Amino acid sequence: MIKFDSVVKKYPDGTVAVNGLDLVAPSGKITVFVGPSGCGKTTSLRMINRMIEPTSGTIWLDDQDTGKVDASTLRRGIGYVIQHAGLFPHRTIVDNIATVPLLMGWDKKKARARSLELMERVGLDPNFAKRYPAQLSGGQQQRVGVARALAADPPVMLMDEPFSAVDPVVRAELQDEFLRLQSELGKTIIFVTHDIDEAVKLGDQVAVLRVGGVLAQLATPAELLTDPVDDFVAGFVGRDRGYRALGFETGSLSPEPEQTIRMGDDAVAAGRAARDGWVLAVDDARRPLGWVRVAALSSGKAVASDLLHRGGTLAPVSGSLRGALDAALSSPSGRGVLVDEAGALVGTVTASEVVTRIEAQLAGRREAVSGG
Ligand SMILES: Nc1ncnc2c1ncn2[C@@H]1O[C@H](COP(=O)(O)OP(=O)(O)OP(=O)(O)O)[C@@H](O)[C@H]1O
Repeated sequence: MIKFDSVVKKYPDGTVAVNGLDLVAPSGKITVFVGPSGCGKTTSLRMINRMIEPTSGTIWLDDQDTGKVDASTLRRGIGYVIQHAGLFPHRTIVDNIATVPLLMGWDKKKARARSLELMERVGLDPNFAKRYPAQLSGGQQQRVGVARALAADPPVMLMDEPFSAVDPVVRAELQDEFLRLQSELGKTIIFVTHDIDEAVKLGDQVAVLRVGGVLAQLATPAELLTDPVDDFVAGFVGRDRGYRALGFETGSLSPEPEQTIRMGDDAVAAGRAARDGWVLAVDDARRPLGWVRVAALSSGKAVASDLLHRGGTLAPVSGSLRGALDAALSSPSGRGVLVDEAGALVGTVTASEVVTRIEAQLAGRREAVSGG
């Protein structure tokens, strides 16, 4: 657990970057600091490992007052990842990752073995081990940055805009990998971003700061989207928040079974399996390939890949209602395709079925609130 207790940071020129911050970041969870430029996110983060000293107040790491621990001892238990990864340009990837273990006196062989293990963990090709940072893409460098921070297996990780310098596709990949890694490692993480979408995707809890370093709201992502505490937070959380909150809403849908066809089937088979003029093609493992419009299949013609409409998104059956609604809205047949964990077809739902489910859940919640 990391606890901020009335923490203030006033820089020598009089700038108050953080003003009376009280906050608890629970162990094993991701706490995201988000807010507009200059609101004190980085200052707050760097006070935890004492790269910046608080002017007043206390930051606790479990039951230790961090102000009373030797700063380098403190930092050894805290991984630190920054934007652009901050790698040493003249050291190979394997040596970059081994930095902290070597500082801690591990022998070279053990430190390198640990580096290679971590490269695999963060999804880096082991062939990169002997390269230098400049020979890697931005996204790959960020993975090295994460691996380096994890090298000594610190219980706490501080991450300052670690994925901001890469394009949106790579960024989404890094976020997904990061969440997968965290589900295995369960570190106590403070993550700084100015991007509210990243905050609600990654955070177990999100702290919204306003300029002047004042905490505006500390909440779960779902609470933040559905119940912003004031106009500043509502504005910062942004538009479409009702819809985005559905990303945290799961609920049991009852998908309709769907008859399917295979590639190479003929127009007669397709016609028999079709509903409302559309039929879903699947592969041998029943993974959806795309929808076929039966009217486009002249008699005697077999189902081939050029006839597949691939626009519809697939939603995991145990996933969010937002995913299911998107699957229905994006499906050329109007029927959203739900799949199991292996990606195999479970059945389909329409948008109105998903909306009915959403309305029932929200009504149930309103009743519980007004009843209690
Ligand atoms: N060394 C310093 N001396 C004086 N003022 C500083 C110093 N470092 C930061 N500040 C000021 O403190 C405030 C908070 O800065 P900080 O870097 O913590 O904000 P931030 O929320 O991380 O911003 P950004 O999202 O732009 O990185 C800003 O007004 C900044 O100008």
